[in-house]
Amino acid sequence: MSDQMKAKAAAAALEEVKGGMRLGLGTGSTAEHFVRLLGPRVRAGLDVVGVPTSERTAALARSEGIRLATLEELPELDLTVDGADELDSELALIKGGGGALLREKIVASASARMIVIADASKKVETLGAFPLPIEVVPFGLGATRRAIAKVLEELGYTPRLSLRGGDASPYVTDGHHHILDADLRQIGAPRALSDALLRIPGVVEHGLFLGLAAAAYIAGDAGVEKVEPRR
Ligand SMILES: O=C[C@H](O)[C@H](O)[C@H](O)COP(=O)(O)O
Repeated sequence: MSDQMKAKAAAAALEEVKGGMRLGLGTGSTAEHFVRLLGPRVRAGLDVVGVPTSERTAALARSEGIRLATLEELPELDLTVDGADELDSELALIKGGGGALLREKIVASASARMIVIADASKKVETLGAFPLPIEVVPFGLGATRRAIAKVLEELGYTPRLSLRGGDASPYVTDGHHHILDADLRQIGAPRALSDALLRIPGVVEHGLFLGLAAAAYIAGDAGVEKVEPRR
């Protein structure tokens, strides 16, 4: 899907930004459009402060002149705008394709409102075609991987787990962890999967974002659609 669609979704979310807001700044190509559109507004006098969800976003936001803070300084945020790898009609999400899921989840959870921006290719009936990123600590990686595979089997999946970056040079997150990508095809019961994964020692977080997104701006050929969950 085109970059233009991502930019349109980002522009729609920007309409929700008001002066004085404390903003969570997401990660990824769509979230970068948002930061790039926010920059000129800030330089024109819009007073906001941003908490970035990755070092990459922090660097971009700084280059745009956006004032940054940490969650230590601002433990409560007004609005987070972030992309997603997949979203369903209830706005359950898979995130973490760009490796930022842990900080993204912390920042989204600290926000009164989280908005997803995406192009229409991210919309799915059922989550799971996009491999689920699972962030794990490097210590005990082999054992954690086995434990994850066992839990997934118990839940009825035929798990295909791959270490992002490969064994020789695994990908390292901003929090100095690794990521196992679980190709699950279809995630029938996301909450049960989430709970089971979080009970495994060595698992730091996973990319299922459940009950966090309040709205999504999804850009497609017919324009930008605003989706809200039924809850
Ligand atoms: O870790 C990365 C994030 O969860 C991204 O928001 C997600 O991967 C979507 O990225 P993009 O907008 O580049 O498709």
